[in-house]
Amino acid sequence: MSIISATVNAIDQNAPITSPVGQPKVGIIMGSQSDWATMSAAAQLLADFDIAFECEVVSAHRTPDRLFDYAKSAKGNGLQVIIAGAGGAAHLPGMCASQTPLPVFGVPVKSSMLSGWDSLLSIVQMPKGVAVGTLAIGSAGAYNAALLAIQVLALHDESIATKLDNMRQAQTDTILASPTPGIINP
Ligand SMILES: Nc1c(C(=O)O)ncn1[C@@H]1O[C@H](COP(=O)(O)O)[C@@H](O)[C@H]1O
Repeated sequence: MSIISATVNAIDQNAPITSPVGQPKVGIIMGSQSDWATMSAAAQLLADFDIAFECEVVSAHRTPDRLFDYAKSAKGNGLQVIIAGAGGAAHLPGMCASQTPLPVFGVPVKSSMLSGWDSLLSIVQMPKGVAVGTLAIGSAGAYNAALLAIQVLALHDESIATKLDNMRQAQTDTILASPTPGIINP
């Protein structure tokens, strides 16, 4: 399949990640350009799975109208899952979830002052009735958010399901083939 530069609007243009051509299925939003170093892990995994995605900088605090427009139109625009990353007072995932029926996975970006605890706690503790699936702090969380998005899409797409099975099997095989650290086998 041919690939194009990802629709990475106003993010670090020096580190573009390619997205497959086609209707974006996953929307990656983040509170600031500074979050790209973390959120690029999600974009890269989706690209590796040949799943079209889009990226935008959207902030509940700094660009509230853009957030509302984005979240309200996301489903109609063909997105199936939203991944939202933010740091500090990370209200973005929750506010996004309040404006869309799509599943929203929140990624706490590691903050400089509180190491991401603030991000984590402000994403995870949603009031009953509006759900955000909260991931781990940092790049591993962004990667796993994309993995969850892929698992959602795989429910209705056999080719994605097969790639997911293969990826997990390869992961397992790699671990099983690795020597146990600290033990010298006779
Ligand atoms: N938490 C939020 C929101 C929001 O939740 O709407 N908007 C920006 N931010 C966060 O502010 C941090 C610092 O941003 P800057 O680096 O631009 O100062 C970023 O991690 C961003 O996600």
